[in-house]
Amino acid sequence: MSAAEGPLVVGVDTSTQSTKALVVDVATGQVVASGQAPHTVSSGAGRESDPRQWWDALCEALRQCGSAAHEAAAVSVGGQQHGLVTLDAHGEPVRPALLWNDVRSAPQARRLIEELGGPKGWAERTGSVPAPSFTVTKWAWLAEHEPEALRATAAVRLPHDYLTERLTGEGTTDRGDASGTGWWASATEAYDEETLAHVGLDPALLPRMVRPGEVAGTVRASDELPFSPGTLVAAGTGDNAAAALGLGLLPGTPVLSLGTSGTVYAVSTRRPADPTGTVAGFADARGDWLPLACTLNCTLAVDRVAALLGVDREAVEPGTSVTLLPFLDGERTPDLPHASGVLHGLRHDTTRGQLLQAAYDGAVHALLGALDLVLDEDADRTAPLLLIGGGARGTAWQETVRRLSGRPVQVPEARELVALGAAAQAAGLLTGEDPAAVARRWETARGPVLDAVERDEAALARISGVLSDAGPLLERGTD
Ligand SMILES: Nc1ncnc2c1ncn2[C@@H]1O[C@H](COP(=O)(O)OP(=O)(O)O)[C@@H](O)[C@H]1O
Ligand SMILES: O=C(CO)[C@@H](O)[C@H](O)COP(=O)(O)O
Repeated sequence: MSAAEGPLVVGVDTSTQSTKALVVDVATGQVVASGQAPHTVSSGAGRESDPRQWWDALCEALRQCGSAAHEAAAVSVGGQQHGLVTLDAHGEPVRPALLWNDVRSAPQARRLIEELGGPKGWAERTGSVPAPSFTVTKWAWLAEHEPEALRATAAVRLPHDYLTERLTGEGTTDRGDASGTGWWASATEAYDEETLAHVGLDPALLPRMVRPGEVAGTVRASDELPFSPGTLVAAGTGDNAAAALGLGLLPGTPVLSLGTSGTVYAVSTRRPADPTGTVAGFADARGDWLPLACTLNCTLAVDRVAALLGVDREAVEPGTSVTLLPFLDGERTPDLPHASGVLHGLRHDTTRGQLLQAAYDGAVHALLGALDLVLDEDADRTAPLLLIGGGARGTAWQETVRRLSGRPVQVPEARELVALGAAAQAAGLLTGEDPAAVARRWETARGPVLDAVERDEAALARISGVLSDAGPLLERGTD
């Protein structure tokens, strides 16, 4: 037996690059065991992963947790948002999942916006103007490019739905993740039948919606899993909504997450509807809202620049006059799905460290540009930015965010906030508590606050200038 005080729960984060599992003591929030296993994502034109890999990674991560996982009384899964998982009549993937950062559905996104009410109509109905990340655009892409895959599809799931269903045997989802599909109406909190009919998706293929605080099911018997049959399974949610739970976020506190995606968000009690499309009007996992902006190029893009330069990711040097727009994967914020990276201002005396700093600056500039837009009028605009995700561990990321935001930055000591949020959701099932209150009781946001420094207005203006001058270059692809 573990030395835990309370019952144990398992929280899972199945994000783009890996699946992580934490075994957490409900009484104290102590992480008593953890595991992690990687996924592969296709390169080239699209971004795809085999969902069966996520399951194998989950089983491996749980194995690494050892005996503690056997004692868990409840489990919950937080997962990368938007991915289109198509299953056949036997529950097997028809094809690899199309991921959130696959921009091939940009033409379908544009068409759907025009055909179904324009940006304002979409924002009012669903809370968001669908970017190519949104599941509905991927379904439309599949209909056009692989109609045979569509015909073979008997169930449509999001990544967290897929794993939850493999745990329970039942197709379920939640409002947080459903709000990133484009076929969930935030105005009515129900599947949007007009959109579904328009894209030829039978609502019977979609999972049942589990309400906040409800049980999704119980773990079915499986030799692969450490859980006892009957272990409770919570609704789960998208990874950003899970991290909001994991931080015990109160309305108005801004979060900057630096992972494969960069995201900036806050919880709000008001339903967002931004017709410019910069802010996605997601639901959170509790009953509030999660206005959020997302970039496609964050830690991987900066790490790629460091690798090209042959330097460590921390080897930045100040004084750069170079501008690097690190749009290696196309971009979502700003909405430039066909863009590639752009470098401007190179001189004989530019150093590798300055070039690397320019990549950090470009990535952070894109995120901070959306910060004011995700905050509603009640937000405290001087409160520290909570910095999370793998990149938050890096000094160069921390310093770049401080310099370009001019705000204090708080770096929680807890590392896996998505998995902790899922654990808090599972704990809430057992204790009847609000999961965000569970996380606050666990003090998951505790960590050093780095003081504000003067905002580097010159760098922000230089990057904005290059972004605007490079307009036509960024609109077109590299072919
Ligand atoms: N010490 C560190 N300093 C800077 N970046 C880091 C550090 N450790 C991990 N990372 C970055 O974190 C990223 C993974 O972050 P994570 O939030 O786990 O990703 P995801 O949830 O998208 O799978 C990697 O791409 C890596 O660049
Ligand atoms: O598309 C979004 C949010 O809208 C991304 O934030 C994905 O949810 C992937 O997250 P990570 O794997 O980068 O955590």
